[in-house]
Amino acid sequence: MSDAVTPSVPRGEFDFRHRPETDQSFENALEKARAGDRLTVADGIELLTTGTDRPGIDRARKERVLEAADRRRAEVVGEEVTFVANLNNNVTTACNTGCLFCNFKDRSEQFRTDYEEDHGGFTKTPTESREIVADAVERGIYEVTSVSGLHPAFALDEEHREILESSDRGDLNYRPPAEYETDPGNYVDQIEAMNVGGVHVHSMTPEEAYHARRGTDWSYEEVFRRLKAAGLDSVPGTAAEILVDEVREVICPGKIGTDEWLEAMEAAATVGLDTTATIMYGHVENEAHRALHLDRIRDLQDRTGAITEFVPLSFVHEETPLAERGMVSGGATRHEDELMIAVSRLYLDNIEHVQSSWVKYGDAQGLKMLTCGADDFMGTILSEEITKRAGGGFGECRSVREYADMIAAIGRIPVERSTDYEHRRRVDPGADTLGPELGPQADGTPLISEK
Ligand SMILES: C[S@@+](CC[C@H](N)C(=O)[O-])C[C@H]1O[C@@H](n2cnc3c(N)ncnc32)[C@H](O)[C@@H]1O
Ligand SMILES: Nc1c(NC[C@H](O)[C@H](O)[C@H](O)CO)[nH]c(=O)[nH]c1=O
Ligand SMILES: N[C@@H](Cc1ccc(O)cc1)C(=O)O
Ligand code: SF4
Repeated sequence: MSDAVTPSVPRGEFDFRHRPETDQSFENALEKARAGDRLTVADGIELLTTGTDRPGIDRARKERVLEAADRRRAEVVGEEVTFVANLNNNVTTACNTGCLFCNFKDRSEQFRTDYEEDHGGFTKTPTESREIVADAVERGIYEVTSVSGLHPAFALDEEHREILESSDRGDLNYRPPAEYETDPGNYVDQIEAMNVGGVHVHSMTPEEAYHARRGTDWSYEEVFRRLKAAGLDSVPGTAAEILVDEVREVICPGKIGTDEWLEAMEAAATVGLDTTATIMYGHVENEAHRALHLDRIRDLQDRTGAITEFVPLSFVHEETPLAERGMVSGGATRHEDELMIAVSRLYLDNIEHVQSSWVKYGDAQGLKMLTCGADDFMGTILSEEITKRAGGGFGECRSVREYADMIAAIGRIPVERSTDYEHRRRVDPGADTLGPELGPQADGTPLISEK
């Protein structure tokens, strides 16, 4: 996170059709934002760039955008800052999709029984997943978030496995579990395994759902229906990256396209699952792409009403192929991060919560984001691999005590929430001991021992 006013992304080196150019003026766009009018893509671009009439970010203008967003946040959700007691349980790092921003993945050949060298990745069996989740539920978590690599041995369920086994198509990215040192089981097995002790299971991104129906004519609705029956409660809207295909072609050519991502999210909503939505920004894209992305998310929410929160994920560049290949020289600057949060709040007039991710911004900047339009401060997560493996250094866990102290320090009200924000509990920063209370087995005991 640099402090420069000029973005560190080598804008202009990519021959994109969408450019941050508009007929709108910054002042006009800001006026509309302040009045609560629905913004257009051109308005979004003006706000994200602090005006296309001048180069770089104008600090005074930026402050006015942040102020408008902070005011909107206060009107929509008030002074409470929420967080969830949750655990991240990533099942496997095996993935051959090859996204250029990702260093979480390990090539799946290395996981085969005949591979000798150590690869540093992991796969958990359903039994192992269950033990990890059960232990965290006992410690008081409300939710388990589980996102994983697209392991070739993964099938949705036994019926799907039979289809994959009997197919002679060579393009299905499938190999039988027997070829691997560790069998991750089926998606349904993993969800059933993690559905322990009444915990909320948040899993199966649109990209994972795509993998769970490869080689079949099943709809996304069918896939999510089966997963829901196995215990899935809500769907993470990651794999969104930038929902503009000319950007996806550069950073994740192996991933599903924008329309298919939207189709999967809509299907999850149709079968009654809540979702989140994300943007991963600060790599090769420009402000026009960011604004188009927000527009697509807002349309999706108009159709579904199922999105509980929007999460801007600032690209962590250090250890990624994009950086190694010299395609980017850094991530978003601090000013871009703040504007991304603020314009998300102003643009997404139909999504109540905007999350500040301490994994991406760290504590100090994460708190600052709570005055730029964000109102949710993520979760305890207890374990983190995706950002860490990309070179991020903000750690793996925050305790209820740390949350209470940090949120109180900026004069706001700490609130433990459920995944869907329906259950909420104000946390008293003055209490002697602080632990989660909303989880099915939570009794206020600290998640991690307090000094
Ligand atoms: C690692 S994937 C795991 C789930 C699944 N394989 C998928 O792609 O949906 C989850 C998300 O992590 C985010 N991510 C991965 N690498 C990142 C990085 N270097 N910086 C920021 N976010 C990253 C991306 O938004 C990605 O969609
Ligand atoms: N649960 C949330 C996370 N968890 C961390 C992620 O699994 C991941 O490591 C990374 O964020 C992927 O880019 N992160 C959030 O930002 N928000 C959450 O709610
Ligand atoms: N809670 C958000 C954020 C998140 C981001 C990245 C993840 O890998 C997981 C979760 C979601 O579920 O979408
Ligand atoms: S982002 Fe997901 S699909 Fe892409 S390489 Fe990483 S783990 Fe695989």
